[in-house]
Amino acid sequence: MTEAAVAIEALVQRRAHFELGPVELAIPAGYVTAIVGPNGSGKSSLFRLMLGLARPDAGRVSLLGRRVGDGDDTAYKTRIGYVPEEAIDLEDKISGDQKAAFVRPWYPGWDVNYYRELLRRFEIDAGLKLGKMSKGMRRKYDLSLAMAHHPDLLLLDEPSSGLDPIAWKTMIDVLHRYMERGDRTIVMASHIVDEVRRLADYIVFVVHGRVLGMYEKDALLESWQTMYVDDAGRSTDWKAMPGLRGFEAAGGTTYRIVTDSAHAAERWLAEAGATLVSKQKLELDDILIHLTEHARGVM
Ligand SMILES: Nc1ncnc2c1ncn2[C@@H]1O[C@H](COP(=O)(O)OP(=O)(O)OP(=O)(O)O)[C@@H](O)[C@H]1O
Repeated sequence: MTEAAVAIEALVQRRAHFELGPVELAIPAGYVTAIVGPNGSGKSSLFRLMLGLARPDAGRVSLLGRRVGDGDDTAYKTRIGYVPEEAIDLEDKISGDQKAAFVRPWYPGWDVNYYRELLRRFEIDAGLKLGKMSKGMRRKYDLSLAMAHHPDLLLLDEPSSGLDPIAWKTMIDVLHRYMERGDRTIVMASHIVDEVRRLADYIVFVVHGRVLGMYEKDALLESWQTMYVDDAGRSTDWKAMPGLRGFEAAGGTTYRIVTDSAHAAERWLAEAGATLVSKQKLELDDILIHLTEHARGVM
């Protein structure tokens, strides 16, 4: 894995009814990493801690090689674009263009042509007051603003929340193009499986404030499979099968099995003398449901 765009070490945040961490995470530069997990699992909290918008009780975060909260934040903040989960109400009375004029001096890389191009693609009139924009319009405006200085690192907290299907496709295209250069990084929280499938290279799975794993998406999709197997009544010890995640009788001497280690499972079946009747990859949402249920069971 290449250099970490986001490095998190022993990060802890304690609240009255919720504890995040300890989190250890190295998010690679040059890729899209999706942070997924159930409602209230701590994704937005993690984003706020990453950006120094909330203080941790313990631990450290570094963005683009610079420690967050270490005095001079401008060195990395000018290289970052952030879209928070909720728009900021305090800005409701100013127009999109007024906000752009306000933030523009902070960013040496500000590109007014690209800003206008994004607004045009998203069909946003930035002369409108931010408070008068619909939720989806505001989201598209916020995304355009966050990208207008060509950031090296884009942090997106549920970027497609409120977008209609056409705007959603535009967003996917805009983000794909952003990644084309090869050295940029996106970290995004998302509940939209299709978005994760289309954009993410890595998936970080968060449940109850804990990072339960970081997975390479293609490997994840390759290794989780449903298999129909027939052991011809041999009383096979299925519990010994590598990566067993689900098991049920499927009639006669046939069983339906879910494994998260397909290759090892196939080898094991051959050694056990069982016949692999058919196999099918799981959809990403089914994998995430399995992981969530498993996590709830062990926590
Ligand atoms: N300002 C706050 N003060 C105290 N607790 C908070 C605060 N913000 C969030 N929490 C709590 O922290 C936990 C995690 O919330 P967070 O918003 O990080 O989850 P999330 O994974 O982003 O959820 P969702 O998918 O619903 O957006 C929740 O239990 C929430 O109640």
